[in-house]
Amino acid sequence: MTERNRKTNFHLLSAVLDEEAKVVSVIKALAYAASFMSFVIGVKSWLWTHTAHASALFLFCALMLMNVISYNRTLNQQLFKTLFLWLVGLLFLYLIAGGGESNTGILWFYVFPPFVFYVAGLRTGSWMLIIMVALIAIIFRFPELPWVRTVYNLDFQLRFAATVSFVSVFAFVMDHSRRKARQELINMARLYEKAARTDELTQLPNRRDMQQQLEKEYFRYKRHGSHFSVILLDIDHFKMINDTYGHDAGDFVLMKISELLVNACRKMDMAARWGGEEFLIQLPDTSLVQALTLAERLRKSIEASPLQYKNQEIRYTISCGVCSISQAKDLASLLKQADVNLYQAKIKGRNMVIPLVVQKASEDEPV
Ligand SMILES: Nc1nc2c(ncn2[C@@H]2O[C@H](COP(=O)(O)OP(=O)(O)OP(=O)(O)O)[C@@H](O)[C@H]2O)c(=O)[nH]1
Repeated sequence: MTERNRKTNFHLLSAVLDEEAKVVSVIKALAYAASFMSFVIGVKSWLWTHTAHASALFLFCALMLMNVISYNRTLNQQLFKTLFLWLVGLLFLYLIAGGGESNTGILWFYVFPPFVFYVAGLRTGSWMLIIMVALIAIIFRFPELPWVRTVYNLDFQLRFAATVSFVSVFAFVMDHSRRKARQELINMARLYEKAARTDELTQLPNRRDMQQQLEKEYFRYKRHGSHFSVILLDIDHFKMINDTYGHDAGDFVLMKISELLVNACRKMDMAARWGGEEFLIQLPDTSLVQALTLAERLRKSIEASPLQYKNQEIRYTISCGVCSISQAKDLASLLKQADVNLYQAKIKGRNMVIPLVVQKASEDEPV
């Protein structure tokens, strides 16, 4: 994944994380509710001298609360969800095998299918459901097992199997649609977000995106003192290119120069379309001299490489205004100074980089 994509996906990622946090909050609320209910029913059973049943409910209540406490400490969402589901599954199996209050314990199992898909996802949820159904089938089939204390007649077993199958399929389809709709929403948001940050013609980041990136870089500079520089670059006499070769040729030049800028920059740099025929390059961890070296290299390379467009040769040049954050008091004055330098380059005859480098830095110097 490129630096650029990482930036674009940042907001979406946080949206997905928000959704995950919501699931965890729901599970937490359910864990508290289940603990409370099992505790209350446990107390009732205890008073009715059903001590074994009461102990099982108290144990479930304690394990549920321990899982929440452990999550609050470790913040391990996956472990929290998995343990929660298996605890709930074990409670249901216990209720089915023991019968629960007036043999109604089995009714709680209808909660399991929608819940397991919501929490664990469709694939893991399906596997957990299959395992649970297999264990219930064992309870139905072997009532003589030591921990099974309820016998369900065949008629009930068949009706239970049919209704649970129906609920499971329905829950699967519902959750599948929910997840699909959410994914489509994320894809759409990704598209819109990309469009809002990208220049349509050149596919470079647009001014808005660059502005945000500059603010981040400035924040980094303020916090860690990591210097950065910018190159404000403008195509000379671009109006003349449009007028001479046509607007499409002008667009072609803009696209080609964008490619050139992307190729000339390091991964950590960012070139954006700043305005019509103006581009801004942000160079993190780069001194003024290093930025001037790159600008000069770009200027020479463009001057020496005319473009071929529909059998016509288009020669063009650029002017650059360069500035480093160490020469400015803040971000606004950095951009202002780059603009002033670009203006100087224009009035001094174009096809040049300002500030002028008296003693040229080596072409091979890394930027
Ligand atoms: N083809 C094309 N032209 C554009 C686009 N955006 C802006 N322009 C043209 O760019 C030209 C800019 O002209 P000016 O601002 O006079 O600048 P210039 O001709 O480059 O002159 P200097 O900057 O002073 O060297 C205008 O004619 C705009 O119409 C675009 O997306 N495509």
